[in-house]
Amino acid sequence: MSAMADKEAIENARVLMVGAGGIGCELLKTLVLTGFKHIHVIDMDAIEVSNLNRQFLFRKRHVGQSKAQVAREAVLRFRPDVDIVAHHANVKSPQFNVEYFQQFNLVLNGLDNLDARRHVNRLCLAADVPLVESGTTGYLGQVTVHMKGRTECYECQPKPAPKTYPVCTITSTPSKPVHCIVWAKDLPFLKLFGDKSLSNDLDIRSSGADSAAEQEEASFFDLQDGESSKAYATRVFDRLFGENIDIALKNEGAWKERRKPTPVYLANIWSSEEKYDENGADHGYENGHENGSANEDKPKDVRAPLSATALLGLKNPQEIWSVKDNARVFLETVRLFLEKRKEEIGSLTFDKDDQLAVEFVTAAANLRASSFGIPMQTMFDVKGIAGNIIHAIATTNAIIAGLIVLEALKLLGKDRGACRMTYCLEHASRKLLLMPCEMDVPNPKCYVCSQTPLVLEVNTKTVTLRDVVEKIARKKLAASFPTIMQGYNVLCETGDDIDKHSAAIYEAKLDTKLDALTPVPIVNGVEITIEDLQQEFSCIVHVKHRDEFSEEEEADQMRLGGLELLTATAPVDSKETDAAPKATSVDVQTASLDEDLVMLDGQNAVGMKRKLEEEGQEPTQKRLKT
Ligand SMILES: Nc1ncnc2c1ncn2[C@@H]1O[C@H](COP(=O)(O)OP(=O)(O)OP(=O)(O)O)[C@@H](O)[C@H]1O
Ligand SMILES: [Zn+2]
Repeated sequence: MSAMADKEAIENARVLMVGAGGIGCELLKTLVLTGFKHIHVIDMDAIEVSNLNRQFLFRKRHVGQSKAQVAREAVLRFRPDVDIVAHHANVKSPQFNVEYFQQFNLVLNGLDNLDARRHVNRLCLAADVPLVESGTTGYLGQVTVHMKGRTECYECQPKPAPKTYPVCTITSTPSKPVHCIVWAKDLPFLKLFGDKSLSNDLDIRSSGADSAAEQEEASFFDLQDGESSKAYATRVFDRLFGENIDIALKNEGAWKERRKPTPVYLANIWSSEEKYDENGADHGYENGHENGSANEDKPKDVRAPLSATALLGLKNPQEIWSVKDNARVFLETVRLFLEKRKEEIGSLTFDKDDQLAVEFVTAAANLRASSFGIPMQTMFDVKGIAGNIIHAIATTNAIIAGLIVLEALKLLGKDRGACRMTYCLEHASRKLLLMPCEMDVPNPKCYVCSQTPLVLEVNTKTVTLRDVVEKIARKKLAASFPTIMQGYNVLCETGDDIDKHSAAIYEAKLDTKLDALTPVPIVNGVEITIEDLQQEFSCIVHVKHRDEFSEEEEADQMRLGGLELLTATAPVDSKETDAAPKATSVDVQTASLDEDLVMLDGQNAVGMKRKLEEEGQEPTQKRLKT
């Protein structure tokens, strides 16, 4: 214990805790019980019913309120003398800049996504504040410690890519339930209820190349003037599961080696006597739900959610529905979205906690599955696969929170060398469930903490500045507000504080091809700098023109990697690229601790932390220390 901080150091320490969810609630409690007295908490979310089983600082009456604020109030009830500042905000917002981070002795993360973790990593590096990072997945968990210049940063090792599937598997040749679930979530759900102006990789193949067909496809999913929701649902149903399959069947070559799908039209599902009874469902709706007496006395947020399955009497989420029931659920969910959640249409994205969305995706995925002869799934399973859920375990969160505090005590104490990264395992290995490992030194090839340049192979004749901003600066390099420079020329700057005049100038350049940019065209051999001022992140990128790309990279016509790309010649075999741009990302149940990891294509993956599950849960590549 000699390496640990003493009472005074703990009481004087200023700590920032990011995330007040599963780990965060445990962490805040353990921090104050350990004696910490000055804590800032940042969380952008409101409390949901589904959080209550493990986020024990929250109660049913808090549903809908800020997690950060309620967590603060809950803790103050048993430790009133602690100074806690709660921020109901995104940690990426500009108020949390380097100066803000500099006021803390420690930053402790209890986050659930890569994007926010990368952002905090950069601010901790810029502010030179140690970061304790954490994550859990079911029984598995890990805590790592990051000290600028001394240990690797959070981004020193490329992260495993999310499981992805080729676009054509999703749009044309599904063979597994997960392909149908991804299709339902990324295609019909977004076309019907999402932002139609957003382009989607899946559109390319589904609507064919010519723009007239694309136009027709886009407007097909609009509700026509005077069209009833029932008529709309029926029209969309036949298009998605009937006509589109018939069109696909015309491409006979595609089915030589594969089982042909069978179109599903509503007319084939019910016989003429047995038409879909929309009134039956309506009746149930009025009596049992939103307007019904069962919910009348309850506060708004604890009411039963709007649900097609409840109306249709499909009570068991672990039961596989018949094709007919899937059709009824599909029609009913569309009707309910149109009639009861009209104001959200056009802006919805899939959310696993949205009951109606899960019902829609289950029905659409199963109808597609039945067409392709793929086993249908229960709503429970679809929710898990579509929402990337490995059920959280409160005990793992509590153990991880305890380990975070232990590392915090070491960081505040005299001997920072005593810090460890620790894995929490499901099954004991060498009689240990907690596996401490020595931390690695910074990776000299890390473009974040070692500022190693990167190489962008790109077709400078076809790729626009906007592509570079969105797909490279934001998506791959995790810049929240990217600036792109060539020498002293600012090509593009983003952020809330840009004046209108400059913003208009940058906007006008965004759709220009790289080789036509002024004053300096971005062509082979040019060097650009990608920066994020808030993160104090800056990265030099060598541009290397290439005309041809592997099949996987063809859609983006870009590939970002390390300096080794400068000497590489031929397009790299698609199998070697981990973050295939033309694939659609999929949430799978085998996700690693980070739910949405990405890895730079071609970046040196030596020493990469492999997923625990892939390793039989033994971090064998690490030097063990107890
Ligand atoms: N950019 C961000 N800024 C602030 N808070 C964030 C950010 N990203 C994630 N968080 C917070 O991190 C917490 C992570 O907690 P947790 O993993 O338990 O997720 P959850 O959303 O509470 O639960 P679940 O995902 O299982 O429904 C959440 O409360 C979330 O709001
Ligand atoms: Zn690094």
